[in-house]
Amino acid sequence: MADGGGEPDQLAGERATAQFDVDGMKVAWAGSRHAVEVADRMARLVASDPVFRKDTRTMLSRKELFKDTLKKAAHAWKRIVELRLTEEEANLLRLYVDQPGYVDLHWGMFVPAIKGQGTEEQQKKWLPMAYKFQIIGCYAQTELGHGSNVQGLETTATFDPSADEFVMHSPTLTSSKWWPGGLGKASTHAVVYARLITEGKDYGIHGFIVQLRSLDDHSPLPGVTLGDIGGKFGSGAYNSMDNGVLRFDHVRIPRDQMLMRLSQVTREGKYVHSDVPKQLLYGTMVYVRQTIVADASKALSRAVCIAVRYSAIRKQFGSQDGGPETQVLNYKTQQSRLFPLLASAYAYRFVGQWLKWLYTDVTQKLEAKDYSTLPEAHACTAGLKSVTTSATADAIEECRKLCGGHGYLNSSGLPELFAVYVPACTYEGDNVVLLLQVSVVLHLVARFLMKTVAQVATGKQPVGTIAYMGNIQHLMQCKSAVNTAEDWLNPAAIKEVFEARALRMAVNCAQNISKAPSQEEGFSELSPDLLEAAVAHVQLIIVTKFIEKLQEDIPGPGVKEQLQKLCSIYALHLLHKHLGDFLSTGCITARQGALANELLGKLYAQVRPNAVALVDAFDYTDHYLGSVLGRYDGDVYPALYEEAWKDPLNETVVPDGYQEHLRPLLKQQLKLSRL
Ligand SMILES: CCCCCCCCCCCCCC(=O)SCCNC(=O)CCNC(=O)[C@H](O)C(C)(C)COP(=O)(O)OP(=O)(O)OC[C@H]1O[C@@H](n2cnc3c(N)ncnc32)[C@H](O)[C@@H]1OP(=O)(O)O
Ligand SMILES: Cc1cc2nc3c(=O)[nH]c(=O)nc-3n(C[C@H](O)[C@H](O)[C@H](O)COP(=O)(O)OP(=O)(O)OC[C@H]3O[C@@H](n4cnc5c(N)ncnc54)[C@H](O)[C@@H]3O)c2cc1C
Repeated sequence: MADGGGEPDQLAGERATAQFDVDGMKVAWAGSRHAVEVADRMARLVASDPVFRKDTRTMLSRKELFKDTLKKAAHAWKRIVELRLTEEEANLLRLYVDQPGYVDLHWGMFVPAIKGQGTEEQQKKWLPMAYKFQIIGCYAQTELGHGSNVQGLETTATFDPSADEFVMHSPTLTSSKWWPGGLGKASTHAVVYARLITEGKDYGIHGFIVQLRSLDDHSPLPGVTLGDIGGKFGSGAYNSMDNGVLRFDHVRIPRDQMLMRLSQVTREGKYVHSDVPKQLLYGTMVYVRQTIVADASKALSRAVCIAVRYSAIRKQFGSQDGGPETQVLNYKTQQSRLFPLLASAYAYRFVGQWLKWLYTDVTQKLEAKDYSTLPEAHACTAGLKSVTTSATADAIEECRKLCGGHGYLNSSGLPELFAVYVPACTYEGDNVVLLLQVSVVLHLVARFLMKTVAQVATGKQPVGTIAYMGNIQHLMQCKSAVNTAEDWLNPAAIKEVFEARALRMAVNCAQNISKAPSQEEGFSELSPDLLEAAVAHVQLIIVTKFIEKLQEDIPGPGVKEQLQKLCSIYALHLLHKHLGDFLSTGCITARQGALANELLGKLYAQVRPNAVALVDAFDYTDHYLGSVLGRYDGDVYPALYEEAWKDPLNETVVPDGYQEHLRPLLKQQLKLSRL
């Protein structure tokens, strides 16, 4: 059916114009042929199972939605066990179920916290139970009064040597644990972060495994108050998650439930710190921030896939003498808004793959007691988490607008995607806090840059992602040699200006801070500038990792060529957007800025015939996309029409409430008009 301008075979036509091998691109996107195969198999398994249907999710009440989430989680687990899925397969299956729930925190934070901060003995005791779901765990760090400032948490764990126990207590209202996912209704256990007090001394924040609910009837244990913190932004969306509140009234736990890899409390109550750096307390957050960067590319690519396919179907204006109207994807404005987002999805995918490698490398080094790369892992995960999630949240909203009015319908999938995604800018570290840490809660990435500038001055060479700063002599005074628009296709030209911009912004901050009465005041006063310098540094990392990816062997006809175009678009759209930075730091001239923009226009035209195939390479099922606008077959209008009738409001022709509220009103108006 193709009434009213919607032509399903339009997408087949679009696919026919692709100038590259889509299967090859799928491999580049997924990371390997094996990854494509497993993802494809798991996505289809979920899509074909009626229990995992999600098309009416936004119409459920909170209670129905939560019960539906419990059902899906239990069914997913059943399938994982029945089919003996590997860890990789199980993770993908959960991903494609696509409904936030307690399992995310169980696998994503509870288990990693025990792995990272528990001793071998503790791991042996707790992990097998967690792996078999004999216990369900969450990560209870944030409190009503403090989230960003972890050192400010108030919950106490006071050691009582007479009983060999810790006493967990919530001394104030603001010390109530508040937000942990899975805590409200599902978890039986939590890793709780609390101030360790022994021999009358406060040793700061430590992790403890605490049982919260009975394993027999799920009721809260004595002294434990538990509940859900209430409805959240959007319909459906993150309301499937039971973010919870927890209070302790002198709850006792055995001493060996303190996570003791970093430090221990002896039977006598002596506090002993091991040689492991105390920052490893934050290790679970580093792990999750790394996964959040990978998730940014997933969320962004979903939104872009919907917007690109729909833009190829949607037609407006341009018809003369009854001829066909123009696909909105052909409008240059649509392309200049959409194609940088398409390029960003690929950029985040590749930087996410690199960050996973970095995290694995750091973890291996930590196991060998080499802690030297921990600051690099912290800075990269914090900075990339911040920049990619902020840009992705903005991009999903932009994709909604790119789909016009229909993008605002729940059936487009975009409102729910936005509502689920947007807290990523806040959880696992507020994005501003992660970029800026001043004095008490220090501005991390920026300070990392500042420290490096100081080191360069004293001759110590920076390494890793800040190695470019060692090239300070050149980067402080180089001028871009770009002379034609096509010169911007040279990755070296791009890299040089991004490096110079990031370094000059960091140095400017350093110089201005040194003029302040104290370093602390300088950091505080200049924190908005430090934030921008940190963003410039992180964008450089993303651009660099994309360029490095292109130096690899990328098989498949035309695949590398397309990625080269997307890499140029990613970098040049940033250059265009942040032109002020590049001009004010003297890295480029206004003419070179204009040449970059000229090239962008040409690149958009080259991407246009490949756009639909480039989003097909994400290999998403219609189930996972959850969008009538993004359907693979492009049969948008019948689907939109059909979907509307599923709304509970359409269950009756005359609405509930007519008799009480509409009829009397109408009758009264009728009487009044007769007066
Ligand atoms: C499959 C898996 C799926 C997973 C899906 C999950 C679902 C997701 C669902 C959503 C789930 C949401 C779940 C949730 O939301 S869980 C709750 C998440 N909460 C946060 O993220 C809180 C954010 N705050 C902080 O991280 C800290 O308080 C900061 C960093 C701000 C300050 O900190 P602090 O007050 O201590 O002050 P300091 O700055 O003096 O720092 C002292 C030193 O420590 C170093 N340092 C700091 N941090 C780290 C670090 N991380 N690794 C290594 N090192 C680190 C730092 O460089 C400094 O080093 P040096 O300069 O002295 O050398
Ligand atoms: C959906 C969701 C799920 C969550 N899940 C969990 C969970 O499972 N477990 C858990 O423990 N926690 C969880 N959290 C809590 C989350 O980690 C915190 O909300 C987050 O770390 C931000 O802290 P905050 O709420 O204290 O924000 P605040 O720090 O109060 O932020 C408020 C404002 O102050 C600004 N600000 C704060 N400090 C500074 C500073 N030093 N300089 C400049 N600006 C500053 C911020 O940028 C922000 O604009 C979750 C939160 C959400 C929304």
